[in-house]
Amino acid sequence: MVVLTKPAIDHFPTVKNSFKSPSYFNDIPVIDLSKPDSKNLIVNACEEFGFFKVINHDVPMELISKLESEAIKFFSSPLSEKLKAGPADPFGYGNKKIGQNGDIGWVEYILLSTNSEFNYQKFASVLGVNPENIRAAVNDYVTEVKKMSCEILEMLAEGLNIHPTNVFSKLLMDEKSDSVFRLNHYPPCPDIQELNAKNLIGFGEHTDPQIISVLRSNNTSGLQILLKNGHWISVPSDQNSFFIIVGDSLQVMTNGRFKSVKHRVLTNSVKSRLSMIYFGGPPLSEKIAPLPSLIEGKNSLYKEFTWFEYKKSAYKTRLADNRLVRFEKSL
Ligand SMILES: C=C1C[C@]23C[C@@]1(O)CC[C@H]2[C@@]12CC[C@H](O)[C@@](C)(C(=O)O1)[C@H]2[C@@H]3C(=O)O
Ligand SMILES: O=C(O)CCC(=O)C(=O)O
Ligand SMILES: [Fe+2]
Repeated sequence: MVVLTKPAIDHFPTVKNSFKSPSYFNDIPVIDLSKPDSKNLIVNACEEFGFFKVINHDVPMELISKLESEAIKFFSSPLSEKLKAGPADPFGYGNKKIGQNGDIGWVEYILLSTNSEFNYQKFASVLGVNPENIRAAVNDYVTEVKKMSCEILEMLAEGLNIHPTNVFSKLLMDEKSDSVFRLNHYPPCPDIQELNAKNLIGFGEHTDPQIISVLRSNNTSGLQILLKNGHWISVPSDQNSFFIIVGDSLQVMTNGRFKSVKHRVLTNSVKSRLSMIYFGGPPLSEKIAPLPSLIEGKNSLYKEFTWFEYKKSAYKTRLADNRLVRFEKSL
């Protein structure tokens, strides 16, 4: 008897290809950071999409390329070596397993806490280089991206007429800010044709729990966002720009005026995708609640909670779960 072995991709989640919708969406808001009058556009983008693209930023390309090349070096090393930097619990090297609650995707990644020493030594043994190389590349990149995030959050506060305008940015600037940095590598999946008009999921649909996420990828597309009308749209890749994602905590602080956008990544059959994401979060002890000036005459939609409480609860959920529902007020 001939026993056919099932291809590994059979075990991975897929989505149906939709041939009806256009493959790329060209109406994603683009914010030119060199223009001082962008604040109202940022507010509109956060209200309509919870997502926008940033151009003319001041993050030096040299820092991005340096980190990208360190990441490529790491992901190109043998699996047995990479596994030494794992498992992701939640920090470390992870392969196909996302989080601790049974989610999987066609992705390998490194997850780091940006404000602790963490185990750069582990990575160094894999890279065979001085631990300072990767540590410096991550630190330099995160410092610049955090600066840009704060600039954006201050413009956003101004656009919302909130005073002082550092109400959001001070949370990221706090030395105890609980921020995370992630490098995702989505290897191409040549067997994808076997899936019959289906796409393999690299990173399943979810919202990001923090305040703001800043995503940069190489020129391989795959990122999709969910529009208010329920349609998934593909975001054309742009390696010279950043994509900003509204997180759950910003949704709460704006009393639901901004929505944390659902997003996911689909695998490419030919090209690999490399993304780097900074997730800007508040200190663990910070109380998260709607800002009084954004409640004004309306009901507060959320109970007050600390970031520690939210994170603890979020990390017990599956990727696609609505993590905020537990914190909504019953009106
Ligand atoms: C399934 C999970 C992975 C995740 C923790 C969680 O339990 C639910 C939120 C997930 C998420 C999504 C955004 C970021 O990539 C992330 C690091 C985060 O803060 O929340 C991941 C978590 C993870 O991969 O550990
Ligand atoms: O890799 C990407 O492009 C997006 C991944 C993502 O959404 C995440 O890591 O939270
Ligand atoms: Fe995400």
